[in-house]
Amino acid sequence: MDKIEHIGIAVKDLEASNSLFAKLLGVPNYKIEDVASEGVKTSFFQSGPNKIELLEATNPESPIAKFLEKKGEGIHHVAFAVEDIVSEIERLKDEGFIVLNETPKKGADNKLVAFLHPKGTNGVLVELCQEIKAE
Ligand SMILES: CC[C@H](C(=O)O)C(=O)SCCNC(=O)CCNC(=O)[C@H](O)C(C)(C)COP(=O)(O)OP(=O)(O)OC[C@H]1O[C@@H](n2cnc3c(N)ncnc32)[C@H](O)[C@@H]1OP(=O)(O)O
Ligand SMILES: [Co+2]
Repeated sequence: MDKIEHIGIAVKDLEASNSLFAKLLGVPNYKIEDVASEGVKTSFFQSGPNKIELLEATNPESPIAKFLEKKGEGIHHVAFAVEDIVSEIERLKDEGFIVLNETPKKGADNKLVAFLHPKGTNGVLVELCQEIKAE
């Protein structure tokens, strides 16, 4: 795990939260991106070397919709940057972590991603992110 790549925050109203976090961080978001496969609309802010990812549900089955229903708005996941997500998944499986998708999937912000179940990480949903490098 190289560094924290982003903190994911579940929000009800992305537009309202975009202006709130722009005030908080003193910078506007640098992108808004829909990830239909996850049922989310994301908005990214660069904060020094780290990023904040705001997530709004785009359908009721979305993990974000379930999270908001159960826990309300707040920190949803911590994402770590990894060099090689396939070998990192293997390493973490060997260490006994619960990998939710053993095949990396396309995430937002030009990444391949995988998730670890929170019940194996002291209640924190962990995301692994590998930058998709241009050919
Ligand atoms: C990929 C695009 C973007 C990116 O950065 O590139 C994203 O980050 S997308 C983020 C949204 N996608 C995901 O979160 C995918 C991974 N998540 C899942 O597969 C599910 O949300 C899962 C398995 C974590 C929970 O789903 P489940 O259907 O089991 O929901 P429950 O409400 O029944 O939860 C079971 C249990 O887990 C606790 N829980 C759920 N979500 C979280 C969370 N974010 N952080 C901590 N704990 C969580 C929930 O409270 C339940 O615990 P219990 O003690 O049984 O009440
Ligand atoms: Co994320």
